[in-house]
Amino acid sequence: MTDTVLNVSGVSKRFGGLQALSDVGIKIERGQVYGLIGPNGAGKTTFFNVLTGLYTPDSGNFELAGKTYHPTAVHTVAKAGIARTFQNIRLFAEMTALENVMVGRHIRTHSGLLGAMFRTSSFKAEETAIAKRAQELLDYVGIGKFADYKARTLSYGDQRRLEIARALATDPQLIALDEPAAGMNATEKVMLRELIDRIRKDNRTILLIEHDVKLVMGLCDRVTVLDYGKQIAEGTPADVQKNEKVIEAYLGTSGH
Ligand SMILES: Nc1ncnc2c1ncn2[C@@H]1O[C@H](COP(=O)(O)OP(=O)(O)OP(=O)(O)O)[C@@H](O)[C@H]1O
Repeated sequence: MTDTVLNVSGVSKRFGGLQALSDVGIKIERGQVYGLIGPNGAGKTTFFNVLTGLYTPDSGNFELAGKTYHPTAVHTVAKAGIARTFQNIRLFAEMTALENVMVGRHIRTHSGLLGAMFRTSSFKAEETAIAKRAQELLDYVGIGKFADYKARTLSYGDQRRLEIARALATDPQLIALDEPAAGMNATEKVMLRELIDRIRKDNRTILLIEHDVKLVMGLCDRVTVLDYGKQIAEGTPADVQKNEKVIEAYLGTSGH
């Protein structure tokens, strides 16, 4: 039996005279790594931003783990169960790595503001549990020894790992990674690939935008290719690579 995590269809988005997305749809099964690729300006980021509540779509149906969700705001989408990272890393630079992950975890906790103000015993117990879980996640992504370092002092690759740990902290149905390999050197990319593989083996589900086609083709179970806002191919990496429209889009004969 298949277990569909994300099922979206008919997504369109226009910016003034520009049709940035036309009737785009994808379906991701639990445990899959799903790639979204396409030449510059194809609409990848727009699709991500619509999916995660940053942009309001003109049309589209959105279902997460069998439930309809309305991507009207970022926090609504986070509550529904999608956690994302950003192309331009968005960490709390002056907070420690551990604190950054703890912030992610707070979305799933209960004591609330009053508990925090009066430091009730249930609040303290919850904080201890959150810190423990945050440390486990830092260990999981391979930066446990940097728990007490300020986020801004970490290397670029480690900051991206920290963002992934923070995303995992919300126990999401879907983790959306926006160009996770951007700016990484070859060794960091190998480590990133191992990490994403490990996350998939733990039956988590990942959607990623990535410019590094080699990484996408080696890692993803399925891929969608966008070009000028249209979905020109969908399938396994092997199938997509052979698709003539894809080859044309990437070789630039369609005007890129
Ligand atoms: N906020 C916006 N306002 C107006 N136009 C936008 C906006 N965001 C994106 N666009 C336009 O929509 C089109 C798709 O852009 P988008 O950033 O989604 O592409 P992309 O595939 O992510 O590109 P890249 O690989 O360069 O990041 C582009 O023509 C872009 O100029």
